[in-house]
Amino acid sequence: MSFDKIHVNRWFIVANPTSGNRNFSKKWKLIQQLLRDKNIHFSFSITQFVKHEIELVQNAVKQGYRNFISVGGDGTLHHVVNAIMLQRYVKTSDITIAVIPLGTGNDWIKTYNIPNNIKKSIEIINQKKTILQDIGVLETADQKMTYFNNAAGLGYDAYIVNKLKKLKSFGAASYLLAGIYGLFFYKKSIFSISFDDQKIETTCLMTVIGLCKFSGGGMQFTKDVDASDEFFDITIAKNITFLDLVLNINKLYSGKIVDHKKCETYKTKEICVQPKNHKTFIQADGELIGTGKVTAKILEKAIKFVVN
Ligand SMILES: Nc1ncnc2c1ncn2[C@@H]1O[C@H](COP(=O)(O)OP(=O)(O)OP(=O)(O)O)[C@@H](O)[C@H]1O
Repeated sequence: MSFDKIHVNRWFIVANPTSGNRNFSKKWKLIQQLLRDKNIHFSFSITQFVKHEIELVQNAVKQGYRNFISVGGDGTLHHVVNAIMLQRYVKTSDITIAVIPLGTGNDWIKTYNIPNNIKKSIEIINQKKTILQDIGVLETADQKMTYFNNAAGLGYDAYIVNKLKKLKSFGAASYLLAGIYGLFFYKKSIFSISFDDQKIETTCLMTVIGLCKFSGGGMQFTKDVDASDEFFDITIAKNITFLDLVLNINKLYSGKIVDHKKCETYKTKEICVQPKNHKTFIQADGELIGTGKVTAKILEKAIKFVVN
């Protein structure tokens, strides 16, 4: 395969006009102006439909781009990451991704202290500090592969992601609203969970497979997170009740919920989770990817990200 010239110092921007719900054209003008002020060279495409990121990024890789900026929320970043991981032209660790946040939750940026602010995120891009981060790959029962850069989960969190679609106009509060809705209507399943030499069968509210620290709009479900340590941080929230969640709502945000007696945490490189009595939803980086059984494997230090 022959490439066009490699664009060493040029960024390819993928911007999602629907992220964050408001004022895209005003924000997009500001972004372009700030990038030019900083002498950051770029080309760009605006997404026209769901998952359009994949095609845009893969074409840009073929054209010789190695540096990408995701303008949007966690969903946009997730699809940019999937585009990189699914292409076979370049080693993924030779590719760099930066984020200018526009989304509702913007959970990935929180791990790296990237502020939810256009100007500051562009200053961070200009500093050019990068980290090689682990990426997870999920295989669902239909043999579909999905990559994730933040966190994946089965059960309650994925059920909430499904409800969120209708509530996003409430902004950051939409996560909490969807969570409260779920408390009333979500039915727990028995999960069979296998990793290393362990097999756990338990009633389970959710199983979280974490790379980074935050999900659900700033909540922390995983323990001792290091996104480059080559391990997943697994949390199995067992028979947690409505009352447990209400009484511990602050611990969902502080991360102390993992110390609850009904939560277990592990580090592993590969895990298989199979719901036993009904097919629960699976989410990856806040995007619904399927239902039922899932296997997750870690891909060590797979992509470079610009961090603070
Ligand atoms: N033009 C478009 N029209 C509709 N959906 C789009 C378009 N472009 C991209 N998308 C899809 O929008 C989805 C949501 O985007 P994203 O997650 O970035 O925004 P958000 O939901 O506001 O933010 P967050 O996930 O951080 O809360 C992604 O699945 C993406 O593929």
